[in-house]
Amino acid sequence: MELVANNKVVGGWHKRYRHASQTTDCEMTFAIFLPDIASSGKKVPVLYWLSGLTCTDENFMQKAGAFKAANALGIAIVAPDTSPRGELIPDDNEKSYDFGLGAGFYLNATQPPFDKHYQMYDYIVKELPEIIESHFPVTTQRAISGHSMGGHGALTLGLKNSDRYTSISAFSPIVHPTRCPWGIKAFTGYLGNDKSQWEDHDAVLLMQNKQYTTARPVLVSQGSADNFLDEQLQPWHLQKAAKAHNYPLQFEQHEGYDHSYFFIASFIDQHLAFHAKYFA
Ligand SMILES: N[C@@H](CCC(=O)N[C@@H](CS)C(=O)NCC(=O)O)C(=O)O
Repeated sequence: MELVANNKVVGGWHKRYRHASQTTDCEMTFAIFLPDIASSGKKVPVLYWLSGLTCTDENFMQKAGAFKAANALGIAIVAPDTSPRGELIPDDNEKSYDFGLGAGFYLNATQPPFDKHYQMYDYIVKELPEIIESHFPVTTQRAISGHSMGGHGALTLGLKNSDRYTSISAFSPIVHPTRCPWGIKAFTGYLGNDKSQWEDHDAVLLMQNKQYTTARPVLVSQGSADNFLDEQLQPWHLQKAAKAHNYPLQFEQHEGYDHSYFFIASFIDQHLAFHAKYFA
C-alpha cells in the first residue's frame, strides 16, 4: 500500500492510500480518517462512506465537514472510490457522467467488457474491510452510509449484509434503481437485459422481499429542493416499502436543501451520532 496523502485534522489524521486490488484488477485509491484516540492504539469502529456519481474518495473528505464529529465520537471513516480507475478500464462510449468511470453503482458487473474490473460490490464488502482491519487500529464494528448512487450502495450493501453492518444511512439515495433512468442505464450496461438479475440491487425490492437477516436501523435524509428528486430518487417508494413491512426506517425530509455536499455538511453530524448509537 502506498501512502499518497497524510494530513493532520482536528487532532486525528486523514490519509489516502493507493493499492493493487485483486477484486477490481486495478489500482484503487481510498481515504481514511482516523480519530485522535486511534493514535494511542485504541481500536475504533468504522463508517464506510460511498459517494455518488462523478466522485472519488476526495469529495466527502474535502466537503462533508465530518471530522470534528467523527473525532468526538471516536469513529474512523473510510471513503473508497466510486469505480475502478485507469487507462485500461472500459468506460462509457459517450463518456457520460452516469455510467462507467466514476459510476460503478456498487455492484459486480456480469456483462463484458465491464465484468473484468467493475466488481465494486465485492471490493467494498470484502476486500476493502480486510485491508482496513489488517492495517489500521479498528474494530470489526462497521456501519455504512452514502450519497445518491452511494446511498443506493449503502442501502443495498447494508440490507444484503446485515451481519456485517450494524446501521445504515443515506443522503438523497437512489432507492429504486430498477425504475429510474440512472439505475436502468447502469443495470442494463453492467448486468444485461434480464431484469430478474437487477432485483438483487434495488433497495425497495430488497425491503419488499425481506432480503435481510436482521432489520438494521436505517436513516435517510432528503432535501426538498433536490433537482433529482422526482425523476431519479423517488424516496416515497422506500417509505412505502418500509411501512408495508414494518422496517425501522427513519426518513427525514429537509426543506430547501439541494443535492449537493452543502446538504451533507448540514446533517452529517446527525448521521454520525446515529451510527455511534449502534456501535455502543
Ligand atoms: N450533473 C451533475 C451530476 C452529478 C452529481 O450531482 N453528482 C453528485 C453525486 S450524484 C456529487 O456528489 N457530485 C460531486 C460533488 O458535489 O462534489 C454533474 O455532472 O456533476
